Amino acid sequence: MSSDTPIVRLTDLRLSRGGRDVLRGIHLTVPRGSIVAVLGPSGSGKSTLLSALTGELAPASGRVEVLGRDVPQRSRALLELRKGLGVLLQGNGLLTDLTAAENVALPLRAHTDLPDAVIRRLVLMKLHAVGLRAAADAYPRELSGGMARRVALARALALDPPLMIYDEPLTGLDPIASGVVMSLVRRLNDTLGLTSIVVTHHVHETLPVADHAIVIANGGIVFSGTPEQLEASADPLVQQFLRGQPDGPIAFDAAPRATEVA
Ligand SMILES: Nc1ncnc2c1ncn2[C@@H]1O[C@H](COP(=O)(O)OP(=O)(O)OP(=O)(O)O)[C@@H](O)[C@H]1O
Repeated sequence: MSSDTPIVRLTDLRLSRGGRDVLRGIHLTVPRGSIVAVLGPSGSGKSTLLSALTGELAPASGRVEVLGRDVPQRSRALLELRKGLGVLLQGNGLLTDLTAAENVALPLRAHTDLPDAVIRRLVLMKLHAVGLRAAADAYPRELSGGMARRVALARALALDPPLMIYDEPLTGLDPIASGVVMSLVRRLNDTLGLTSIVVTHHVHETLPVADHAIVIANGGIVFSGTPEQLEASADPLVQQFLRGQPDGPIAFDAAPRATEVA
């Protein structure tokens, strides 16, 4: 992958769930080194878009390229691609009977043959990167919500992925912890040379650290630009979303899930 190949490129993408189109006509290019915020009201299709990036959901039509190649549908090739993705899912997903260090070691144990001493050193480096080296031997129940989220972040970084994907990284965190997590996202992005995609409805906490923002609503991308352009946008749809107004051009009567297929 050459250095100007975008880390993610979506071309005329259509995604369906339960036999219904959730998103269509999606075009997006994520340049290397950037932080892109994917914003939108609940049920607009943000998680659906992420599932296409991680290969969980095949496109109904169009193209999904991640790390310079089409997202494969065969499980072996997909597994290989996923090693290059650091994914922080909603909630922390930490195993409660393992310490912070043991949680961070999990991907290293699963995907490498490194000796224990090397794994321990790498784990301490990752915990140091999120400011939690001193909490290595603590159990998740001994950590605050914000600290636990940072341990999960260290685990997502364990294999040095070039692309980080955050799905609602601020859910359940107070404003101070949210600020800490978002500035960490920016710092890690810049110091480790990552590219980050942050899916969230926490607009005001996320925009200050983002280089680019897209807003998804009504089945497509209704805004794409810098955070400054977003805040200055006079588009009634964008305005409704930014102000969290229930009435306006964004439909809140989306059809309920017909069938659970996930
Ligand atoms: N497994 C599924 N089967 C059928 N429909 C689904 C499935 N998952 C999601 N949907 C539908 O797809 C649409 C988009 O859902 P999605 O979870 O991607 O939205 P979201 O923007 O991530 O929402 P939230 O912010 O609430 O997480 C919704 O209408 C939802 O009901």
